[in-house]
Amino acid sequence: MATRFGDYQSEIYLHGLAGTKPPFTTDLAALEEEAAARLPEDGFGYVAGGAGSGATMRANREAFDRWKIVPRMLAEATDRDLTTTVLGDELPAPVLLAPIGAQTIVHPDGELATARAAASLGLPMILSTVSSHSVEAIAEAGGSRWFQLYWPSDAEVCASILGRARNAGYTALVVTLDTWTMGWRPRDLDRAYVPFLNGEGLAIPFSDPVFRSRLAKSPEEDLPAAMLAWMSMFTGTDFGWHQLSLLRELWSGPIVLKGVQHADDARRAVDAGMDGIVVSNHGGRQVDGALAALDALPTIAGAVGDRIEVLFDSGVRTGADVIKALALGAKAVLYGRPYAYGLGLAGEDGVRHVLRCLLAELYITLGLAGYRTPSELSPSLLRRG
Ligand SMILES: Cc1cc2nc3c(=O)[nH]c(=O)nc-3n(C[C@H](O)[C@H](O)[C@H](O)COP(=O)(O)O)c2cc1C
Ligand SMILES: CCCCC(=O)C(=O)O
Repeated sequence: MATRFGDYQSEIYLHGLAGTKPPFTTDLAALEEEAAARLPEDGFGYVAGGAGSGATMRANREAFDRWKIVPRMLAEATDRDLTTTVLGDELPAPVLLAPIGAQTIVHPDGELATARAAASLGLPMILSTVSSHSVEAIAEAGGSRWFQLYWPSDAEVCASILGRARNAGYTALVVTLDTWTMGWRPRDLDRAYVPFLNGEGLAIPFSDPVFRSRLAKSPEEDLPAAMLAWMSMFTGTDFGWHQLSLLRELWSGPIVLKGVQHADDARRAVDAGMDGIVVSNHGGRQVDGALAALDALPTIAGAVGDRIEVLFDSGVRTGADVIKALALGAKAVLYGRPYAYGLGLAGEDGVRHVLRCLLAELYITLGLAGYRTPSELSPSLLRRG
């Protein structure tokens, strides 16, 4: 059923009459500044950081800014319907929560708070393999859940983790291809900080019986040894396209490849029988100097959009950004850093506020641009400028 997400606007104004303000800014493009001022440096720095000089992270935003929406008038767009179906999941809007690892670094409730906020709005959450809570604990929040895989070299550990995710009701599998090893990230290197060095984000392997069977001592007894075992199993891996069939044997639901940036790789995903791709450069955290994800999108959508579900992330901040990504060929977007800032600023309520701002801005901007549904969006409503 269609939801009038724009109601958040009137709700905020009405609360204003009663003397209550929103928990923090409604300007999603300015959220990072507020988070920078109020969150602890380590957690904020890890979320905000990018690879190398930050060129790709900046390019992601510049690409959005180069496209302009050309609004149409008297378009009878009062009643909007943002609902869309992605891989069998009926979404109230074309938005999913991108997998973000180790969320307790910004708030002690971490992914539990995020899962509750997402469930309260009916948006699917994609749970990261490097989560601070187990797949089973997150499942208790309810709502639609997908699972993101960092593909471990140990096949039995992989089978165990995927089996747990499936049993806990995760429907689609998102396999991240672009982070088989961590990019060069000066912001973290300068502080010699990554969450995993403190054991943060390792709840899934640490609670996994098969992973634990690989250790001489449990993570509770010898944390550094368990972290080293995780690192050697989950990073620096060496998989090729032909091995995707292994995952197909382990996962009966839809499989989506995340981190596709070249049309030939998108075609290979189709040839490998995958159900979807996420056009993404991991928010500019992996290959510094890589092209903006939005600039990769039209070519890829043109090459495979009729054969595979094309999703998008990297740089989406506002409702207008969602419209641009959809117009350029995405079926839905993954929303990333902004909700992590919301989590850090105000826990579950903070995530909900950020998501409601995005959905309201999308709903309002779509109507003001003269459109009623995501399916009406096409490149013709944009100009380069
Ligand atoms: C702090 C942080 C942690 C992330 N962890 C993961 C992860 O565990 N798995 C994954 O596939 N992507 C991960 N990503 C990438 C996001 O899923 C997404 O691709 C990226 O945030 C998009 O860029 P944007 O947030 O600038 O829009 C992470 C991103 C950030 C900022
Ligand atoms: C091995 C990296 C896991 C987290 C991640 O994807 C990120 O920080 O971007």
